[in-house]
Amino acid sequence: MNTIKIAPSILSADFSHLADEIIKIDEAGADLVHIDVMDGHFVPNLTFGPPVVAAIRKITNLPFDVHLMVTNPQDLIVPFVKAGADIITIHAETAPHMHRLIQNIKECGKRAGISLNPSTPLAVIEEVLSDVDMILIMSVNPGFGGQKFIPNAINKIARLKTMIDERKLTVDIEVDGGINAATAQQVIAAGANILVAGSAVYGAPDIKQAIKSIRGID
Ligand SMILES: O=C(CO)[C@H](O)[C@H](O)COP(=O)(O)O
Ligand SMILES: [Fe+2]
Repeated sequence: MNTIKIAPSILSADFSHLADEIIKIDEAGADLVHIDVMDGHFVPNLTFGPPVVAAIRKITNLPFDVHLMVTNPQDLIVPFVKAGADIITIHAETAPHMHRLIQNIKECGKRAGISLNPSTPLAVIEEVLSDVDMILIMSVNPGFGGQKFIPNAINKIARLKTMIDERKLTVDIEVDGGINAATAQQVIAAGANILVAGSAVYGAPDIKQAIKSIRGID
């Protein structure tokens, strides 16, 4: 059975038709909606806040996978939960009290993820691996869509998969940045099971076909 989940990133959607763009990925077989929240501080770009997420919550029943690229994630957990997030991922680089924030997310009844920049070692999540639902491995430096995949992510995913399996844990491995049909097969082979794709989905002439190709079923 193919258990790979595809999370199209609406960062690459046409914002002037955001509702239609979300309906498109829903009808095309997406498993999650990936929402990139950028604060213009942790990353050099500004995107969506809770009011936008609350508005699009009415458009689809797909789970919302909220990727917080913000300097003070502790201030935004509850607002994004209230707006309709299902998974909240914070960056390890922004969270000295990572364990507390993971508990805060879980106390809200939501799934908790930790993301690592390409230059951040896996060692920083060792002590919280049994507490999280998901680790998000960045395969580009966060901030923009349409960047080139950084190949070191493949080995990093494989090492993370070994850590998870050795501890007999059930933790999703998500990968984000530069994912297309070709890089998808490499990260799936390494152990990733949730694939974020922005430009490879929204830039494709046939979104349904693009999602299938990334999933690896044709
Ligand atoms: O978190 C992100 C950037 O910081 C985006 O989710 C990511 O870049 C997706 O876009 P693409 O698939 O075009 O690389
Ligand atoms: Fe993202």
